[in-house]
Amino acid sequence: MSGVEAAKRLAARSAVDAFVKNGFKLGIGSGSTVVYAVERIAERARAENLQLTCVPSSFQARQLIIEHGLLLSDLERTPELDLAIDGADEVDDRLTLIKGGGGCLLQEKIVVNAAKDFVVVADYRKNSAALGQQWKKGVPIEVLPLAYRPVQKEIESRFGGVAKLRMAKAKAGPLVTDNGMFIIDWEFNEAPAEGWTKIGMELNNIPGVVEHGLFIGCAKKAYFGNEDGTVSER
Ligand SMILES: O=C[C@H](O)[C@H](O)[C@H](O)COP(=O)(O)O
Repeated sequence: MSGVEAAKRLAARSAVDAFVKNGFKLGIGSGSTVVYAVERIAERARAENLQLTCVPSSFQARQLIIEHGLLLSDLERTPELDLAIDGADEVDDRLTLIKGGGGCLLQEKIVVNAAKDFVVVADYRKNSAALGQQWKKGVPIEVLPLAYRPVQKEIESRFGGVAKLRMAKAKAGPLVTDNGMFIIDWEFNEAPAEGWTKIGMELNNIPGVVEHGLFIGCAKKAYFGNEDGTVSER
């Protein structure tokens, strides 16, 4: 296992061991780090006979829950969650996150909002003082396909930087999210000195924007796996 993978695994296992309790209703995030969290949740559920209910925040999360034999639910049957566990592309010193690098952010934000607590699991590359220092691919913004061009133009003229339509990797044309939307990656010039709240609200107010990948004021704690085998907590 590479250093980065070992770091992801370490962070995920530490968070699950610290936060997951019997009877919990869990929100399951997306990405490569969450894979290790679900692995550990399933391990503990078997070993400790934990009764857990899991609500996915993406197609991938749903598959992970099923593959690991965990009890699958949804927000209709389980609208209130005890804990959400998810990865991040970058975490700043105020626990503001960029998410959506893997194309998942809308359902993740809904699931996080339904949870009493939200814990982030990540490797050392995501640990940052200010957004943009480590993650160079911008803020992912999920948009209604017909609106992508005016949204791109409005973001660039109001906030500066470059707003790029994310293209699919093994298909001609744009990436399509689990929700049938496009993603615009907004490569901003610099992190706003006053924080991200205002920009987050303004992005949400642009017609055609479904949701953005700035997660502000919702994470309770972040676990970062380090290269030397230790875990940093924020
Ligand atoms: O779109 C994907 C999600 O927001 C992920 O949680 C985020 O990209 C982090 O993923 P990973 O754990 O693979 O770095």
